[in-house]
Amino acid sequence: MSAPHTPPQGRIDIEGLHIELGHGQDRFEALHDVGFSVAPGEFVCLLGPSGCGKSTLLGALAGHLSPTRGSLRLDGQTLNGPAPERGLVFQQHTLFPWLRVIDNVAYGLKMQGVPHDERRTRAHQLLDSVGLAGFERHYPSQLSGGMQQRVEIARVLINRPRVLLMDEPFGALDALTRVKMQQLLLDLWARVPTTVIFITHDIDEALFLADRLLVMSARPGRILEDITLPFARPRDAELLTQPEFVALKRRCLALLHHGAGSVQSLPRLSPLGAVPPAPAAAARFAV
Ligand SMILES: Nc1ncnc2c1ncn2[C@@H]1O[C@H](COP(=O)(O)OP(=O)(O)OP(=O)(O)O)[C@@H](O)[C@H]1O
Repeated sequence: MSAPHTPPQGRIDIEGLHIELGHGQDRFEALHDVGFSVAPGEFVCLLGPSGCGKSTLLGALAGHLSPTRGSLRLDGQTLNGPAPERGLVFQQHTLFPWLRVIDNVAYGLKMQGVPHDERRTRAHQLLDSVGLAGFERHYPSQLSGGMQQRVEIARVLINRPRVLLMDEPFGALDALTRVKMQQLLLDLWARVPTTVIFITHDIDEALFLADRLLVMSARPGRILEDITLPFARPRDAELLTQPEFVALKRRCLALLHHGAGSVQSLPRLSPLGAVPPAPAAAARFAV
C-alpha cells in the first residue's frame, strides 16, 4: 500500500490586509490593502523603506497583531495568535542568558512536553547542522554575535515550523559573518522544507537569498512590485556581479527611492539578462 500523501505545508494567503496602529488622534494606517500568496517552501524577501510596515506585516503573520480588515491564512486556516508552526527570528537576541546553548535550543520542546532524550537528540542534531557542535554547554554570553544567531535559528527550527519569519536577522552582524550566515541559511533551507519570509534593508541580501521579492511603498505600506528572481540555485558570491543581478538591483533601488512610477523607463529583465551592468559604485548598496 502506498504511503498517504501529505500535501506540502506552509502556504500563506493574505487578502485585502489593512492594519491601523496607535490610539485616538495618533491612530494611523500602517498597512494598506496588502495582498499576496506564498507557495509552500518558497523564500520571499520583503524590501521597503524604513517605517513602511515590514515588521507590522511580519507581526501579523506571527499572530502578534490582528488585521483591522482583511485576512491572513496559513494552509487555509485563518491565523489566530502566535504558534510554534510560525517561528520568529529577530535581529536582537532573545536567548535565555541563564540557560546553556543546548537548553536554549531544546526549550520549545520542553514546553511541549517532549521527553528529555528526544529533545536532547533533536537539539544536538540542529546544533550540528548550524555548525555549533561542541558548543552545547556554553552560555550565550560566551558566543559571538553570529554564533548566537545560529542558536536563535536552531531554537526556532527545532519546532519544525511551517513558516520561518525573519526580521533583519543578520542586520547587526559584520559583513563577513553576514555573508556566512546567508549561506548557512540557504543550506539549511535546502534541507528543511520551510516557507521563509525574510525582512531586510540590504538589496544584495534580498536578491541573493530569495525566490521572490516583495517591494513595499512608504507608509502606509502596500506591495509596489512582486518580482520573481531568475537565479538558479545553489547560489554563490559570483552571482552578485552577474548582469542580471545588477539590473534587478537597479530596479529595486529605483523602486525604493522613487516609487513605482520611477521604473517605467528602466529596462525590464530579459530572459537572457541582456541588460548592461550598472556602474561599480552601485555594486553594493544598503537602503
Ligand atoms: N505599536 C505601535 N504603535 C504606534 N506606531 C507604531 C507601532 N509599531 C510601529 N509603529 C509605526 O508604524 C510604522 C510601521 O512600523 P514598522 O516597524 O512595521 O516598519 P518597518 O518597515 O519594519 O520599519 P524599519 O525598516 O525601520 O524596521 C512606523 O511608522 C512605526 O513608527
